[in-house]
Amino acid sequence: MSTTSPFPTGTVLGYPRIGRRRELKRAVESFWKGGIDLAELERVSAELRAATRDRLASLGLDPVGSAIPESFSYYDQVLDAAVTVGATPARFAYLEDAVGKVDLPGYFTIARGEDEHLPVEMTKWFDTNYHYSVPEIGPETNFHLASDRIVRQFEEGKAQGYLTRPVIVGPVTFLLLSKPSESAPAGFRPISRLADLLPVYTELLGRLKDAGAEWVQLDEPGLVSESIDEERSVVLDAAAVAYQALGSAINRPQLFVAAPYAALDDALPVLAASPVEAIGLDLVRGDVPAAVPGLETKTLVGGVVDGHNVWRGDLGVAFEKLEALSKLSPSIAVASSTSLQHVPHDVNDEPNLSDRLKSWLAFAEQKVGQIATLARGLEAGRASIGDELNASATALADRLSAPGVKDNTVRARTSALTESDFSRGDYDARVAAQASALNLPDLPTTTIGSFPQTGDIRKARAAFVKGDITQEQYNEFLRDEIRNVVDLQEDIGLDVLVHGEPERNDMVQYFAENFDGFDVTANGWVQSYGTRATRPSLLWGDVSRPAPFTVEWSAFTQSLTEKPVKGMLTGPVTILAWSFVRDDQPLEETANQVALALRDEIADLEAAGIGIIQVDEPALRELLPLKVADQPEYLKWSVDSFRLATAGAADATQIHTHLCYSEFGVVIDAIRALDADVTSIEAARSKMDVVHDIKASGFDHGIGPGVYDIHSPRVPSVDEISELITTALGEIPASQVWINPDCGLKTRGYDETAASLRNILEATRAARV
Ligand SMILES: CN1c2c(nc(N)[nH]c2=O)NC[C@@H]1CNc1ccc(C(=O)N[C@@H](CCC(=O)N[C@@H](CCC(=O)N[C@@H](CCC(=O)O)C(=O)O)C(=O)O)C(=O)O)cc1
Ligand SMILES: N[C@@H](CCS)C(=O)O
Ligand SMILES: [Zn+2]
Repeated sequence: MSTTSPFPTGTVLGYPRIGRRRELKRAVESFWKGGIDLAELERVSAELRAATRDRLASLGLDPVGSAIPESFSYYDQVLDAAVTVGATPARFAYLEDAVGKVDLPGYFTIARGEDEHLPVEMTKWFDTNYHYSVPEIGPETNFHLASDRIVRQFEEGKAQGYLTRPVIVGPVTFLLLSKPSESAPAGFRPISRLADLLPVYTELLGRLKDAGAEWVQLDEPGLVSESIDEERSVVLDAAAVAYQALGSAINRPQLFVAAPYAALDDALPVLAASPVEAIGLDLVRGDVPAAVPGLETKTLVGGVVDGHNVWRGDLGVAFEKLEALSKLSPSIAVASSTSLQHVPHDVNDEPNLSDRLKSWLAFAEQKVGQIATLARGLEAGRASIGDELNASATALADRLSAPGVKDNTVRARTSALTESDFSRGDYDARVAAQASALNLPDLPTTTIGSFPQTGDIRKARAAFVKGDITQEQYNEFLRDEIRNVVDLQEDIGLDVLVHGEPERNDMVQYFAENFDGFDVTANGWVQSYGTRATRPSLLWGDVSRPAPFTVEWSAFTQSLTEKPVKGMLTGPVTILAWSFVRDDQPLEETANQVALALRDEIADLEAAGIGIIQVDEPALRELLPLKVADQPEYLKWSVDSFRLATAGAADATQIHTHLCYSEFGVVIDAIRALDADVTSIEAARSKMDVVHDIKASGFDHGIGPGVYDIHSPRVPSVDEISELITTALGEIPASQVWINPDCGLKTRGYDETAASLRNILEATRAARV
């Protein structure tokens, strides 16, 4: 290995790849629908990559010093790694060509499924709202270098005049995030295939070296997480083996191992003792570590600019962390703490935000600017960036003292809370009161809340936002939608009806728009999975609810039917998880403020005659800290905030909650502690695995394990649903069981939705007799 070019002084671990106006989403979805061909998709994508390189260089990253990350993905970075190393699940083997390569259409097919071939599973990426495609690895997986896309994209940058730094998920994290393939024997662990995978990474490194790459970034967040289902000693051994092997390759670029999302802790000595040249530390989530042998020989890349949140932060504190880091090694650099894929592009692209709020914020572009500033400070000394440090301190002071950041009425309410505010009445008394109020059949059927968000709904909302239709026209449109959704549910025979959520652009943003203390963005899109994105709201001040906002819709819906209508709210933890939350006070305080705002809405729903209210908490598991020591405190405040939101409800009001998008076994006790009367939970996709955990935990409240995987357009057959119901009833007493889909239906079409719900009802009726 002859390359000795230094690591760039300032860099980012990754950059948003969806485009400032979601150009990638539009191109990919158009390709899927046959609107554009592959060549056009490749052209649009290459244009996006070129624009990103140009932009990063113009914002101050070294164009030829490996500072610009090559972090584009058509869909997901973990799926990219899977197709690069030839880890095609066996059911998709038909997509491979003679040399085992999967083309771009095949890559999308693995992500999305086709006919009877189910897509690979999707799950949360560490403690973020990003979802990755889960690789499936077994003894049969034939690792080989199956794609040179990463090399071609590096060469594309070179042709444009940039020497970039290719980024790929590292081999240890790749295997830790994989699940055993369908044919793997019981007890098989994907990490056991490390020795077979490493030669493929070595070959790829050789190809990148030959193409001229000087540095390559291997992302290893798997090393920081203690929430991974693998013994810590196995993880550490794997890191030692992997980086000894890759570091010993004769023909390779220099290796930068990035460890975002938390501290490396006991994995740091392992990397320090390995032959890698640079180590990326998350110094937002973790502290500057103590010295360990070997660290002084590495470039230490201080992730001091938060890649996971949008606050401008304190540049002076960031610089102090870099100064502390410089005591550990003569070679240090500055970076974002994580990839910037979790934040929107540009604060200056937000016409509706006040200049004052904007001055407190840094989106991806501003963060790159901050990194360029800190890099200059590292090179020329603190005094050289004195003006920028002062400006940052001024903005921070302004933020702390601005009106709305502290609201005495809200604070008086949270500080007066007592234990009784967090508890409902006795469960048995609630069951009796609800039974007589609701008179539901055995195995009651319901849905999770949303019905398809059709193009027409989105168009009507866009027209309303633009001012092309009036509020009253928009409301009438929504009432029509609700009438149709009620008719459909009655026709199908569901027992507890919903209004379908047509008025909501997003289950969190809609709440942010109706609460004080938040602002929302116009263009702040962040990728959630594949081509789907959300605009996380900005929670900057004390939160309260000026007026009821869901009551009108729920009450209107109830006026259309004799059946009970379920009011629909998003819970405090999920509102926090899917927003950018102020970082100037403990999350617990903010969660309680949101909970009280929801508690007010619940009281108003009850007063309007709504007898069932669902408070969704799909993100309860997502926010679970990656470090075991931090988990009990989180579980306490998160559960408490849900209880605070719901504990004002009368005994006869049935409180539901809903969880999805994660593995829930590890938080099952917390779910129980929510004390909801009924909990619907994603289960169909994992064939009811979760019911074993539910049974083992002694869960004795109502439970609706999902019987319809709403992630797929497939209509489940009556037999399939009956089988899932039988499995659930084999573990849980029938008196506790509800029948419902895995999650909301907003991403589905009406045809498949209606057909699936009819099958659910048929299977339920058969199970009732
Ligand atoms: C349940 N999930 C959610 C998560 N996070 C959230 N904040 N919200 C969630 O619901 N995390 C976990 C999961 C992730 N799942 C999803 C599922 C689906 C989407 C999705 O479909 N996103 C849409 C955008 C949704 C939205 O905000 N829509 C707005 C704006 C619509 C729009 O794009 N308008 C057009 C014009 C309209 C037209 O003519 O069609 C425009 O602006 O150009 C709305 O409905 O008003 C997506 O397209 O990606 C995300 C996460
Ligand atoms: N009520 C929401 C929950 C999604 S997690 C919905 O049905 O879409
Ligand atoms: Zn859900």
